[in-house]
Amino acid sequence: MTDEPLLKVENLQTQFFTEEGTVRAVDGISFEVNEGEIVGLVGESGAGKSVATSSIMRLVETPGQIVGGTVTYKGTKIVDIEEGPDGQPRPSEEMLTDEEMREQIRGNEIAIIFQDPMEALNPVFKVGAQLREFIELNRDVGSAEAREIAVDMLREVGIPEPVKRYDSYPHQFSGGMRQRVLIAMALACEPSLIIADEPTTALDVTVEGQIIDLVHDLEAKYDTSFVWVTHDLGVVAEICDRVNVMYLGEIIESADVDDLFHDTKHPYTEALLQSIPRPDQTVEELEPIVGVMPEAINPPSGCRFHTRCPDARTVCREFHPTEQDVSEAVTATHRVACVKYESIGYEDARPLETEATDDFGSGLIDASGEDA
Ligand SMILES: Nc1ncnc2c1ncn2[C@@H]1O[C@H](COP(=O)(O)OP(=O)(O)OP(=O)(O)O)[C@@H](O)[C@H]1O
Ligand code: NI
Repeated sequence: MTDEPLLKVENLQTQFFTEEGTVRAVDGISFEVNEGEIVGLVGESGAGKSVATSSIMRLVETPGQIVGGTVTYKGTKIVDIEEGPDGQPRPSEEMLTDEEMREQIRGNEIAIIFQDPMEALNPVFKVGAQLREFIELNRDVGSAEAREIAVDMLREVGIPEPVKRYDSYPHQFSGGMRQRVLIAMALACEPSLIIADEPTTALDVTVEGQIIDLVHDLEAKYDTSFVWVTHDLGVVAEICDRVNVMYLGEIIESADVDDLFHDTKHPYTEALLQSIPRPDQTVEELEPIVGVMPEAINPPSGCRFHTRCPDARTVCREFHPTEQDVSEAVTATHRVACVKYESIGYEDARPLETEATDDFGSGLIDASGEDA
């Protein structure tokens, strides 16, 4: 083991070239996953979470394209985009080919679990047979042994009577059970990293809790690392070691889970926290986050959150903040991209009227413009 992270994402950029224009879905994100860690990727719908995970897996489809950045997994460059002589992005010589990605990485090194198990499970084949075939394809074992492993995996993820359930069809399983099957499939090749894209979002709270417990047990047993995608900070609190908060294609705050909750720096993270139930809050104190996230096709100038930020000042409309390390402890990093933490005159700037201040901000109208 080295002290290099298992997965290192640096300045990853993915865009969709549509008729309406270029969608900057992932716009220069960086984060790391260490061995045995569960790292969260949170943000509202459209923040770029799924595009980020499919970029890491190299599963972006046209009109989408990874246009910049590097993803290093166990020292290997699974994504490495450089600028070609024509100024266009192109894969570097070091980047794995599609075939290498398929044969060496996807499934057996990094597995992905999607929100909807029906997308990954074929409804016309029995669950056990699908699992067995997947194991046969990805591990060097014969059919009989693959069957045994499949039954073991079903038992491992808490499917009751796995020998009997082996012959069930996907529709004969509940949503939670199907999600367990997907976890079994992800684990079947003993990957070092599992990327889970909102795997519990469609489940009710009790089942979600059971799946989270299961993931905790499996993480401890197999020492598997996870990237856990969710819009739910409650789930993050339950499961993650570190968290990256995304807004409009960017990571705006990243910290250890305790620091994110108890030493929140970014107004967007704060707003997300206000919108979820917490034990120290009454229901009346809950505030849904104001406004909707703007389109990634034409993100707001300056800080992308300024149109909804209750703390926005004039300078936030002009200055695009980059991630600053604001951690006080030497052991942990806490990074935040907010104008408040840059020395460019936030203190002296005038407040901006935003969606978040509309109701009570009449005294704070910014005289220099109305298009905020
Ligand atoms: N095939 C596509 N063509 C054009 N734009 C796309 C495509 N796929 C995604 N996008 C855009 O990329 C941005 C990020 O989408 P993404 O699916 O990553 O969001 P998300 O954070 O995963 O949201 P959710 O929580 O709803 O899953 C959005 O603006 C979306 O409209
Ligand atoms: Ni998504």
